Amino acid sequence: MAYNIDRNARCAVVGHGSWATALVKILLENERNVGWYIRNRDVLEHVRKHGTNPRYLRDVRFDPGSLHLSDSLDEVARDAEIVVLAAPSVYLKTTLEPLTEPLGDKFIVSAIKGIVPDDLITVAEYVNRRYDVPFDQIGIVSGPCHAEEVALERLSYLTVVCKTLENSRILGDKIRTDYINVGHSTDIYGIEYASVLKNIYAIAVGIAVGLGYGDNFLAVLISNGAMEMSRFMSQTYPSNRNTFASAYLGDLLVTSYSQFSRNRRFGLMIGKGYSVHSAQMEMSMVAEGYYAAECIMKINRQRGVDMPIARMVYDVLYDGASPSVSVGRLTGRLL
Ligand SMILES: NC(=O)C1=CN([C@@H]2O[C@H](COP(=O)(O)OP(=O)(O)OC[C@H]3O[C@@H](n4cnc5c(N)ncnc54)[C@H](OP(=O)(O)O)[C@@H]3O)[C@@H](O)[C@H]2O)C=CC1
Ligand SMILES: O=C(CO)COP(=O)(O)O
Repeated sequence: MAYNIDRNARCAVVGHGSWATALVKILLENERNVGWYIRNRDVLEHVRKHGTNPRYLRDVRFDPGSLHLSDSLDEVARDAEIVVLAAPSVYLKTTLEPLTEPLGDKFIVSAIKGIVPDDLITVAEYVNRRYDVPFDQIGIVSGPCHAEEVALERLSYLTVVCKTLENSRILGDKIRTDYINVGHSTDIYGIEYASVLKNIYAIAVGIAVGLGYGDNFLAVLISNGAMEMSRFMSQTYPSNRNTFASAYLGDLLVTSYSQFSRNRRFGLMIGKGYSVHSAQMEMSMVAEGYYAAECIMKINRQRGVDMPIARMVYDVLYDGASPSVSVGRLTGRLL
């Protein structure tokens, strides 16, 4: 029997980075109470006492009375029917490690834009395989949306992806606000991969900016990134999708151009001559594209899609290739 989300289902968020914090803020616009799993005791106590996350989006204020805060993942999961995962993909497994509560009767939403390393599968696939959650109980929240702009309540568009549009609409109602517009899709595979690939292309853009390339070249690089993304999806999972929609192209654009993009910032440092290690040390947040570059190269070994931009990023980040030589070589492959 198909799973239908209850309109009154209680929501909980797992993670306490910038996106988790933004999602708690969004959910609280519609929900009386939201569960929030915060692994870090100091952060948890600070949110409880002061109503702000001391590390991320510090200006966002919460009423602690409307939060069910806990450092017990089991407690938070037990109390919710919808569990939103918002930790970086590289920490997903360690974040979920303490969980003993079964997830099979819950609706799990991934707000994560990355591949699960080692397993080389998407978060939806991981949740399905590891926690026996059927795909009709898994959703995705994606779209061109930086947490910092949510904090400022600047108009943003999110896309909710579920196997059925009915569930997507109910979930969408929980995150629609004056400043969040919600679209719907059933393309779980395509939107998960678009969210992963755009991070790699934004690193490529950052590298090019760091090397001194100008806007004319960036436009060419980004349009080739969009084509590479489309090619990957149509060759691996053909579907009648519109990759011009904001969850695909829009997210690529915002991540490539925004001052808030961590992936672009990371690439910029690499282009300016920082080593990978020093660029990571400079970042106080996670650039998912760094991990995605390796995962996608491994995944693509079997699939054989022509991906010169992702290859360039991989060679620079993992193989010690020179950014200027690698981008120079790439210029001959762009259209
Ligand atoms: N930021 C954004 O605008 C958006 C982000 N996303 C996606 O959301 C996901 C989460 O990213 P985001 O919130 O931005 O991440 P941030 O970089 O803001 O936060 C990183 C989080 O990872 C935690 N962390 C660090 N080290 C570990 C560890 N060893 N084990 C477990 N957790 C650890 C940090 O905890 P601590 O502070 O205690 O170290 C912190 O909570 C990503 O997939 C991202 O692509 C999606 C849309 C928008
Ligand atoms: O996914 C995002 C915006 O939609 C966030 O991108 P960054 O991780 O590069 O900041």
